[in-house]
Amino acid sequence: MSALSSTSTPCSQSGTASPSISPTLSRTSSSTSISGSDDNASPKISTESGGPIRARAADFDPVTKICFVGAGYVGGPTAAVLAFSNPQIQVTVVDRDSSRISRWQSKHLPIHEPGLDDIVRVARDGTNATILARGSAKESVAFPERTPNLFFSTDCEQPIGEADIIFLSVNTPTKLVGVGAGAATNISIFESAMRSIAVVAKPGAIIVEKSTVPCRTAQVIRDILDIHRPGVPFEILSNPEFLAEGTAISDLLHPSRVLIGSSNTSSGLTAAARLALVYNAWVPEASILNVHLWSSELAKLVANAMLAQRISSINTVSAICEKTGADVSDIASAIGMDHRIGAKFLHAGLGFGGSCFKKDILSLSYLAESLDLPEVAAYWKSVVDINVWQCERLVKRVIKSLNGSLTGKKLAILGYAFKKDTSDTRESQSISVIEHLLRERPAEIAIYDPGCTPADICTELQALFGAAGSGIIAPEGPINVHADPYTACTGSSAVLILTDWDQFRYPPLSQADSSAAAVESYVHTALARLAQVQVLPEDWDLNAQQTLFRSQPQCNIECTKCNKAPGALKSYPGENLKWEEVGRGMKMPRWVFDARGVLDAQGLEDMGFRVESVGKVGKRSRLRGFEVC
Ligand SMILES: NC(=O)c1ccc[n+]([C@@H]2O[C@H](COP(=O)([O-])OP(=O)(O)OC[C@H]3O[C@@H](n4cnc5c(N)ncnc54)[C@H](O)[C@@H]3O)[C@@H](O)[C@H]2O)c1
Ligand SMILES: O=c1ccn([C@@H]2O[C@H](COP(=O)(O)OP(=O)(O)O[C@H]3O[C@H](CO)[C@@H](O)[C@H](O)[C@H]3O)[C@@H](O)[C@H]2O)c(=O)[nH]1
Repeated sequence: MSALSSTSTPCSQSGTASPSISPTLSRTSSSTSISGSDDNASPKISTESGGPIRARAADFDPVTKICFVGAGYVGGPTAAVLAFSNPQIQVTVVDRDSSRISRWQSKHLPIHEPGLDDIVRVARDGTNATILARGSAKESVAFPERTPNLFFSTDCEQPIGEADIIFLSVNTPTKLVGVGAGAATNISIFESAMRSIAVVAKPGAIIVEKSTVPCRTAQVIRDILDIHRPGVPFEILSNPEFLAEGTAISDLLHPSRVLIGSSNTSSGLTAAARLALVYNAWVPEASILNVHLWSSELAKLVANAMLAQRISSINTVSAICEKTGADVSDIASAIGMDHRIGAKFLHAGLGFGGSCFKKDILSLSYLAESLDLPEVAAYWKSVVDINVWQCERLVKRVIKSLNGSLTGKKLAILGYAFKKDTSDTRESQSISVIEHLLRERPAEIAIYDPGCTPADICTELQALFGAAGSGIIAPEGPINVHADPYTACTGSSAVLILTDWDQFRYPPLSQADSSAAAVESYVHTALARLAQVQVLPEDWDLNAQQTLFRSQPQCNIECTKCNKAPGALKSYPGENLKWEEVGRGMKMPRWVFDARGVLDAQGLEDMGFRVESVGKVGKRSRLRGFEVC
């Protein structure tokens, strides 16, 4: 189904007004068409228009069981944090992918996310009653025993059938064929999951859109429920997720906001308040925002579009900088200090990758087109076009610098994941760069990423670019994936930094400034809450963790992390790259292309490299006339 075929009414023209919720809920608007429940209930909840929800647990039936459908990058970590923070709620995550579920049940989780292991271990395996001494003060901190309340299963029926709240967290990719191909959201996976839910969900269950969906998808859910369970009361909420990969756990533990979209009927508001109470176990109520369903669905797309728009905007400026001698980092600092603009999401580079930005902007653009707003559609589409152009610009710069040809040359690529601190490679800009480079027929493209296993990278690239019967992976083809950065760079004419891993930085970040340290401190605070203290004991370390944590289940499927043979990474996260050592192995004139702004170019040039960075002119260009004096 196309994104809008069943949702063709413009959001702005919806029959339901914006949710100007009265504090006393005296208005139970009958105009909200998608409500399926009795609106005569008198929920004792207090809300403000478009504002935070204030609810008291005693006013509602307790939520005892929650089910997440979809154990991916969103479903898994979100369920884990929710279970961690609500030990009284049984949380089950179901997925039809049995290997993914097996990995969630094992010690090697299917996704790499800093801090995730600790949160999962506590909720999934439970903890031992433990007393730890606190520093030199001889105070002790007591952790009570905790029983498991997070479960993973391929049996979808029972957990869905018993749940008070069901989160739909399945994938919603871009449509590849038919009407809207390449732009509209393909909600068929979502629809199919919803049909399974409709058949078995218990009356009164709350169904929550966690996936990112087109505006008015809640109406699709209502239609499915009406077909499969006519007359049975269900409430539908929108609760989009704003976590970013690599920082998912800190984003979930300390969200900027939790958005809950509901009908403005009393049953809709009651459902919103029940969900708010689940979040309120760890999120302050002032950060939980209630809006109308359509606003919530649309706000998610707009949030991503606005963030991506900033990246494309600064990337257009980077091109101007490269031609004028201005420095894009200076521009970002100068404009970012204006509080109206803000400093975040102004890092010029290779452009945005990942499974969300492109998909969601295209979905927004398609929505505008469907609503006969071609100018709006073109505006948002241009954000994606600039992103493609930015990647091509980098490749052209590499080829030009290497005298117009890559034939016979080895290029080393540092970074394959779409951003640091994740093993996710979906829509990674590195893949686009590799595709362009392959056309130039270099002797070798050597790849290293600290978070992705060589085996996984090889499998993906062979599937993407290998023709049937001919390998593109060495020894048959030019691609060679390494588990060690130095062997990847040895003999190369150019090193391209395509992912912003801290490991590649020069000068290196201090341990305290690393992103891993920030996530660790959030997780420590969360673990401290288990013992109802503000901070963990000073000497909290692995030994202490071993007494608290229970042993983890072994991997019962083939696991590249257990198998340290070829295909496994040498070390993770790995120590900082020694650039002198990289330089010793490279061919003159030792080109380095910094596409993620992680290097002090001057420092590397002093070591004998030739550095080209996005949004800056290299030393050679500076000598050719960019310097005024
Ligand atoms: N990845 C992110 O950082 C992120 C952040 C915010 C929002 N989102 C949105 O969240 C949604 C999920 O994204 P993701 O990255 O977690 O996707 P994912 O592909 O990692 O996970 C989706 C999971 O759903 C499972 N699934 C599909 N149909 C199913 C069914 N009928 N029954 C049971 N399981 C089923 C799949 O097997 C898969 O494991 C998308 O809409 C995405 O746009 C993603
Ligand atoms: O200033 C910046 C910031 C990011 N990026 C790139 O943008 C991409 C996306 O980064 P980020 O937004 O940090 O990661 P995602 O996991 O894609 O998270 C985005 O997409 C999610 C899925 O919808 C949302 O939930 C998050 O709020 C939103 O930040 C990556 O390739 C980054 O390298 C830049 O080039 N410059």
